[in-house]
Amino acid sequence: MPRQEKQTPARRSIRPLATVLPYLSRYRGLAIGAAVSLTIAAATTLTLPLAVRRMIDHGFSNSDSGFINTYFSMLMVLAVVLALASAARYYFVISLGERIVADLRRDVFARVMQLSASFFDVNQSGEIVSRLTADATQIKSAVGATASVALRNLILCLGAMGMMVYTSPKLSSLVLAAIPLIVFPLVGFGRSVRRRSREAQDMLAAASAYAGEAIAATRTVQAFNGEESARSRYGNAVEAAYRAARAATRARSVLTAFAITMVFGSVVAVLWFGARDVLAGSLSAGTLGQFLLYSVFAAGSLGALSEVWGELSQAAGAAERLNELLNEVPEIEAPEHPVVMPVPATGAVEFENVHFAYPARPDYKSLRGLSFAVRPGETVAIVGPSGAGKSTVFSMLLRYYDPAKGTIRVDGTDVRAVDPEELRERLAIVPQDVTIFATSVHDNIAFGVPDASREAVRAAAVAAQADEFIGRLDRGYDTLVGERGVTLSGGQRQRIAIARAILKNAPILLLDEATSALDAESETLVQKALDVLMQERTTLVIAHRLATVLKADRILVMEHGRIVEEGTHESLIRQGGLYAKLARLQFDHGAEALFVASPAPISP
Ligand SMILES: Nc1ncnc2c1ncn2[C@@H]1O[C@H](COP(=O)(O)OP(=O)(O)OP(=O)(O)O)[C@@H](O)[C@H]1O
Repeated sequence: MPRQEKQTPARRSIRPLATVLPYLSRYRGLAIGAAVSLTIAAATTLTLPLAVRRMIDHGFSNSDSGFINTYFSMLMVLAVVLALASAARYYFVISLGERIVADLRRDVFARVMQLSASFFDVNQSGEIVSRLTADATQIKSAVGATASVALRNLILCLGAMGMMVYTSPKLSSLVLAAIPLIVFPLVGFGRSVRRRSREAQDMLAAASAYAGEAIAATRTVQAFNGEESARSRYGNAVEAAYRAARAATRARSVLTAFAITMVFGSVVAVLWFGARDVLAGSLSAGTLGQFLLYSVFAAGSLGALSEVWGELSQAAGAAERLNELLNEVPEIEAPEHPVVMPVPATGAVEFENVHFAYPARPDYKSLRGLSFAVRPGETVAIVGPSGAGKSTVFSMLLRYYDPAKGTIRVDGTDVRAVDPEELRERLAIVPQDVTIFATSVHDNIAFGVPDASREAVRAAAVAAQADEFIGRLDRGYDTLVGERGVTLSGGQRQRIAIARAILKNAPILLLDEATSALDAESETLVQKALDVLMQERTTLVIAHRLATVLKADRILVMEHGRIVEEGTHESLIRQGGLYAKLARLQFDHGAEALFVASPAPISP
């Protein structure tokens, strides 16, 4: 996969999480709110041990109940401040996480929508969806909960250490000496967690990709009794994801056990020294108590930090996967200074010695020196054996790919010199495999022209012979058609696609005739709709029907990525070459009748 080749060899840090920084600066209010409430909560927590020392050293020895009352009132106030600051911290931090991830998801999706066909030739849609969902969720928990826990514990840890030094420099120096022993191994474990987490997310994405494919094709799966094999394939993928996640979790739990042992071990050792000082009378019991609490805070927060480090490492793995999508550069982009196409559009198309191999199959040339020109308003049929490169011609015209050699011109302008959006404005396509979205009939027809009026949509549907069946649907134009238009018949789907193209009203029409047999009535309706659509515009049609080739001004016969014959139906039949052979095999009985009448010899 191209994006994997681009990847630098395993960056080992939580640096990929830096992706969220620009988003963080976009929401300064929330970030500042989070930082302030975090600091207040941590500072309040840090005052508690001071209070405890005063209680131990003075409170109980002082019989004045007034002191106790003031003291406990103060403590109550502290508790309320702590509660409010914690609630505010939770609100700001979680909202920030949700906000950032919503933006991140939107940006990743927008980028994916811009990517070129070659990217989707090698990347599975389910895998990409998994990045948008599972990986983004992991970043959300990192930015939200985890980052707040990290910050809180960092502040607590630093504050507690400061107070430890203030309370007893001697005992603290012992503690500080132990810190490097703890931190360095932690970082090492963090790396391994991150690598394993990335593996787990990759596995999960692979499982999601397979689920997406199978769920979209349940009918085929059931028709071939493939439920069992689909189930076991998905089951295996999920198991693999589980094993990878377990490995990541194991690394994290080892990390946690190590951290807690080291941290508390050193605290216990230090306290042992402290206890001896209290016995010797060189340290008060309250001071040791205060030191004890601070070191528990410091140790607890260090322990929490180690856990958080594991989580952040995990989120870094997810961020890396999202970054790959964000940094993916579309292969087809508007040039820096796009040429403006001539207005009004005329609808001229020209291929000049075009050579092309699909990026997914670089060794196989799908087009080999293809040249032809279509005049404005002309109807040209393209025929040829399967795999000849007919659909590739459409892909090149829509500029899904760029040719390796040669030039493609629309209205006299090289398609590489113009903004793809402007180019695609001039083209309307009715593909063989119609795409219907899971929305209303109206929105499906208005897909290319979202602000079209209801009247305009209806007029397009009338012209596409679709108005009548739409009128019979439960809610007319507002009927929801189900995913991929499952509630419609093949002929109805096609007429919706034709209405969509009619509404777009582009000067060039690309029509890939359906090979699937429609019943005679649908066929006639679809044909009528197409006749309307083809009027007064340049039409390139990949033809599978005799009626279509008969109507064409010219027929181009393709084989192995180039034009091998050209002419009208009669002239090509007379030539008795590839077209005559194809026509015999491909077209309906009407054609045969015609061929029999034809004087040309037809090879069997
Ligand atoms: N996305 C792709 N990646 C790699 N190779 C492809 C891709 N699409 C098509 N090809 C290959 O390019 C060649 C031309 O394909 P194309 O779809 O243009 O043929 P076609 O003439 O439209 O065939 P059919 O009539 O069967 O639709 C074929 O050999 C095909 O295997």
